Amino acid sequence: MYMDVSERKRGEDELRRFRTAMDCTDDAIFLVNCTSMRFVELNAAASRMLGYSREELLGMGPCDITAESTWPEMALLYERLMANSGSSLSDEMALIRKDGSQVQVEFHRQALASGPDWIIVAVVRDISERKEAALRLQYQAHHDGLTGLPNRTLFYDTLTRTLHQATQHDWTVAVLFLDLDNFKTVNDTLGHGVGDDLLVQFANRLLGCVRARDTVGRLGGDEFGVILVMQDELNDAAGVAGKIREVLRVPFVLGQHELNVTASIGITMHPLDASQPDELIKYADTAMYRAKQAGRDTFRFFTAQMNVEVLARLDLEKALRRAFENGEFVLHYQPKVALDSGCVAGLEALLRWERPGYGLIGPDMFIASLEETGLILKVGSWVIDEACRQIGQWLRSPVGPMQVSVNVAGRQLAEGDVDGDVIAALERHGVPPELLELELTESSLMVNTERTIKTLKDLKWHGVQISIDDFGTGYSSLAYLRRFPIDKLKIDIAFIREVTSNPDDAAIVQAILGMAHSLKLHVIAEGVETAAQLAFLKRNRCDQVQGYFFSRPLALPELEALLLNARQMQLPAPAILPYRKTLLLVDDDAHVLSSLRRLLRDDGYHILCAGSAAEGFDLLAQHCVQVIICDQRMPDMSGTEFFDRVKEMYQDSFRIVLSGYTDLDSIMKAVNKGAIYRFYTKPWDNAVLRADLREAFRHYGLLHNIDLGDNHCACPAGDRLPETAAQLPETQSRPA
Ligand SMILES: Nc1nc2c(ncn2[C@@H]2O[C@@H]3COP(=O)(O)O[C@H]4[C@@H](O)[C@H](n5cnc6c(=O)[nH]c(N)nc65)O[C@@H]4COP(=O)(O)O[C@H]3[C@H]2O)c(=O)[nH]1
Repeated sequence: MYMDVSERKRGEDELRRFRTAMDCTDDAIFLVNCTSMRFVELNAAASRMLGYSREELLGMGPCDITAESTWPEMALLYERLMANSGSSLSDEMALIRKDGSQVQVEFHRQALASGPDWIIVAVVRDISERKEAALRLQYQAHHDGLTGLPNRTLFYDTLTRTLHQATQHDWTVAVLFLDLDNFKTVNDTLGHGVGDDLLVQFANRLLGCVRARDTVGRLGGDEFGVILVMQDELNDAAGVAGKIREVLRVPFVLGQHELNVTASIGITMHPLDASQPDELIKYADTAMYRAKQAGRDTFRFFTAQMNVEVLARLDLEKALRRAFENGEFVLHYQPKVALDSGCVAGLEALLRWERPGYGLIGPDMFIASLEETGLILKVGSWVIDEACRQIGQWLRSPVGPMQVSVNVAGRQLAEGDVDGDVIAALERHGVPPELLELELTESSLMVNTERTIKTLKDLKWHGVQISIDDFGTGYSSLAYLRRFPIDKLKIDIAFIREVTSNPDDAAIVQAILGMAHSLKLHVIAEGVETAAQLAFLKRNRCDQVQGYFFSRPLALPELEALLLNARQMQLPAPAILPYRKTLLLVDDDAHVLSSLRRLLRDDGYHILCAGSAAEGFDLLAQHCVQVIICDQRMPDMSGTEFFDRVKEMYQDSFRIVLSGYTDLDSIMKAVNKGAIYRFYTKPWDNAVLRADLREAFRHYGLLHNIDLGDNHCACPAGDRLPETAAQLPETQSRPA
């Protein structure tokens, strides 16, 4: 088909007129071909708005100038427009300019049929200014014009949102209400300009006291609010209040004036004090008034109990600072005893505070405070120096060389100069390094590992001994601890307390001993109070023990008397020598014990009697017992419960229960679990009991391939205490 010349000319004229019309408007106009999704026409305003030339844009499509719609989304939108063959409602969107910047636009689209094709006409208007103005208005409605902080409305909204999140995540939120002390006087005497300047500077200092996630707002006049989202409740809120008071210590420079300004602070806690935002703000305001009444320049919690706790803590911190300056700290020393010889192998230096008016205070009352305040750095250095001074003094006295261990806190390792302190103290007091041992807790090795390894390697290189304190409580594996140059492990007191009666603790202690020895580490157990614990540890080849059984921590005069008189501690005599058939009777009824004793006295057994399960465990730890008879009904623990534990710890023992018929159920369960070898209901048949006992001892002897004669020593040569089940030959399976 051919178009005549005049027809073509008319078409070109129309197009020119159309373009000229398009170029006359300030709005950008784009024509998009729906099939190719490309721009087929656009006006000069479109080029101006996006910074592309007309030619560049004609090579592009609508998806190239926005990040908000993908091709399929845009195609779907156009299809809808074509189906309605109509126009879209106006919409807003951000377009991307050639230089990457964005322009906020409002646009209107219309679909037009053009022969077989469809064209979308998009009229686009730049609304950046309108948007900015709206944002400005929004900002002004929610922010304080002077300080730029959230105003009361936004503070309230933020608090509402924070409380909602806090409830979902179980967080604690604190609201601080601050009021500048004597602000009115500043305003009245120096004028409002200075007052405003002060508020701006104060707001900036406040912002410096909180984390990014916290909120600071101006609630009006000289009143400010802070929202804190917290982990360590009391301390966090009091800490921030303290920090605010601290930053206010620096005078404010206001023109030619220098002003000292303080603030009174009230604190409420969610969920403790209230759960609604208005209540929290109101209560914090009330608490702030209490702070004013208490003399200003202070803070108060809304809850009385919190005030008591926090103020007591602050008092303690103040007193500790003075204590250090006044030299109120002293060291006491607790002996460590070598289990092979009974000799005092060393001492642990333990900090004490001679607090005027309070007497001698133990470290549990103040070590945490020293750590929190950072005072531990100074006190810790002093402990190292004092211990070295003492070692040096003993070295040059009749006491002679004595190894002393000192505790080193995690914060000392992370922030202090432990190696510098130690090396200086050793030199200053002429102490050989091997006489000093450092005790570090497992948890302190978990932080700042690289620095800690370097410090410890340095100290180790000098010859200082390193020991891990409270071992077993920190969940670290020995493999992890091997990264550190360790000489010794100290088993935590928690595992020692019930080591003779709790099979789990016994197993843990045995495992630690086994593993440590295979890694050539020495092991010391702390908190040893009884002969039974001692016997257990000695039998399991623990190297040293420390605890009240031998000595409490002692002040210098008592300690020196002990060291000068005898360095040898009295180890308990081995329980039975020679080793023989040993029978343990456990019953809380003394008559039953004595009648059994009478019945069996001519049968050649070494008979031990326990009035309770606890006594039974103690005797088992100290003797090699082959057969145990236990009453089922005892006040502290039933016979079956007792035997459940005994089975775990002394698997090779023969266990017999005496019971009434009513207990049969639980006894049958115990028999089925293998905790009991035999049971007798009361009254038992004497002849049967005696025959069974003879059989039990004979069976035991056969199982272990030993002749249990009445006077025969069956212990391995050289071992004074009987062996544990763990050390007996593999053949000794449960006899039942
Ligand atoms: N129930 C019981 N307790 C026993 C027995 N034998 C010893 N103890 C106590 O157990 C604690 C052993 O010290 P620790 O585990 O290092 O635990 C120490 C240590 O972690 C810390 N500490 C003490 N002095 C210092 C120090 O100079 N610096 C640092 N950072 N911490 C220290 O304070 C903790 C407590 O020290 P103390 O109160 O002196 O308590 C000492 C000691 O008196 C016993 O048979 N039974």
